[in-house]
Order: sequence, then structure tokens, then C-alpha cells
Amino acid sequence: MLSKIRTALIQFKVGVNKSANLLKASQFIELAKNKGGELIALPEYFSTPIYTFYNHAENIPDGPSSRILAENAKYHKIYLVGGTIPEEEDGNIYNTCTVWNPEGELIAKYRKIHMCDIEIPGGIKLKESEIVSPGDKMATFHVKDIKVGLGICYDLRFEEMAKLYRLSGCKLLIYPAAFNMTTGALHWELMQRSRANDNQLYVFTISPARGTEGYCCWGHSQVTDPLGNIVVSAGHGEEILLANIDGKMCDEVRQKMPICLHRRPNIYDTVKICDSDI
Ligand SMILES: O=C(O)CCC(=O)C(=O)O
Repeated sequence: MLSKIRTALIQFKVGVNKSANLLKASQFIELAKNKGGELIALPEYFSTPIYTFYNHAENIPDGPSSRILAENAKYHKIYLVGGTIPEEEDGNIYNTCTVWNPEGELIAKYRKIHMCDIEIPGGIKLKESEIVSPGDKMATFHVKDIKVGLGICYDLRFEEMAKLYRLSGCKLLIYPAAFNMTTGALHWELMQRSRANDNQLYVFTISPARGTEGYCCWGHSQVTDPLGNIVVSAGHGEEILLANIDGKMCDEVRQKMPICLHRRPNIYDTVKICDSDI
């Protein structure tokens, strides 16, 4: 039992009114708890309209979003991954994921490391670094004996980061995320399956539902297992995804295909890549 967790991922539509979003988050958390959720996760920018999140930046842990998360975690006695909050500190804004334990204590805080500055002509243009400052630390926490690593949205693209979490012992990676209609269709599912398969661990993504104010989110929150199989995935509307996580499945996959033991980092570090050595 120690290595099993009942998880619930909440995909909901975020509106313009912060208090209404916080109330809605609380209602969904209660529903997820009633469905047996022990570890419950919310989407990126769950409490703020995504296109004007910078007008709603707040302190962690003293701001209204943190307070609601702490209260819910304690009341329902759950581990709660609080999507992300626009965090204000010393005049900077960070895109920050917080994690709360069943006592309502903040046990992990992760500031998004990779800034999403992309431009796909005819598709999507984003320049996150104009507003958000990047974090410089990765963050983990434990639920029972399962170590969990945190990333946010664009971080999903960075295999090095997932590998570092894997090497530090993580069996689950959680990414609150709000992909768009262009790159969602292109890469969303593929990248989750890749990170899971490369690192032989579970991957969760939690998106806002489509219709979220000012930004057309891809939706399709997803749970992927250590073999790269999709366990369950959402459509683009409001939904709670339920999945059972079993740490022993990671152990088994890793035993049968011990790719981590077969890595040759000393060679990767020193090898010279030549066009031809003849
Ligand atoms: O990586 C992508 O395609 C989109 C990521 C994104 O929207 C973000 O990180 O804000």
C-alpha cells in the first residue's frame, strides 16, 4: 500500500474573477476527494485569468491562492499540487507551483525554470520572459514512499530536467501546463510519452479546460505510465481524471529494462563526435 497512491487531476475552466476561481477550485477539490483522491492536482494559473495573470501576482504563502490551497489540503487531509500561482517577490513575478501536505503545510515550491519564448508563424507567439522571471531550482516532495518532481508547461520539453529528476529517484513527474492549439496538437501527447518512457516513470499534466478566459488552451490533461502508455486522458472540457499510481510498476519496468544502469555518462562527457574517423 505504501507505494500506491490514488490520484485526481482537475481540469477546469478559469474565469476572470479570482474569488470565483478559488471557490470553483475548492468545489472541484471536494469532488476529487470524494472520489478517493489522496494526491490532487490543479492546472497552471488556476486562480487567475491566464492572459492577465501579471495583474494578479501575489505573495506565497500569504496570498489568497496559497491560503485557499492550505485550507483545502488540511480540511480534506490530502496532498495538493496547487497548479501555478503568479508569485510576486522583490518586484519580480514567477510562475510558481506549490505543494501542500495533509496538515496544510507548504512542502514544496517550484518556480518555472524555462521561459516559453516561441514563435510559430501562423500558429502561436509567446514571450513569457517579458513578464516572468525564471526560477533556478528544481523541487521534489514525497507522497508515501514515492518521490515526485515538479515542472511547469514548457519545462516538459526539456529532457535533461526529467532525467535529473529520474536520477534523483523520482517515480512521478507533475507538470501543471496550458499548451495552445498549435503546439498542443503537435507535441503534447508525444512529449509526455517520451519523458515517461525515457525515464521509466509516471508523468501527469494538468491543463485548464478550453474556454479559459483570453487564451485557447489545448486541455487534454493526461496520466502516462512508466512504459509510456496513456493511462487516462481528458477531453478539452471540465473533468476530473482519476488514476492509481503504483511505485512497484516503476521498479518492475526498471528491473526488466535497466536502461539507467546501462547509461555511459563517462563516454557522453568525453566523446568526440566526428564526421568520420577513417
Ligand atoms: O511548449 C509549448 O509548446 C507551450 C508552452 C507554454 O505555453 C508555456 O510554457 O507557457
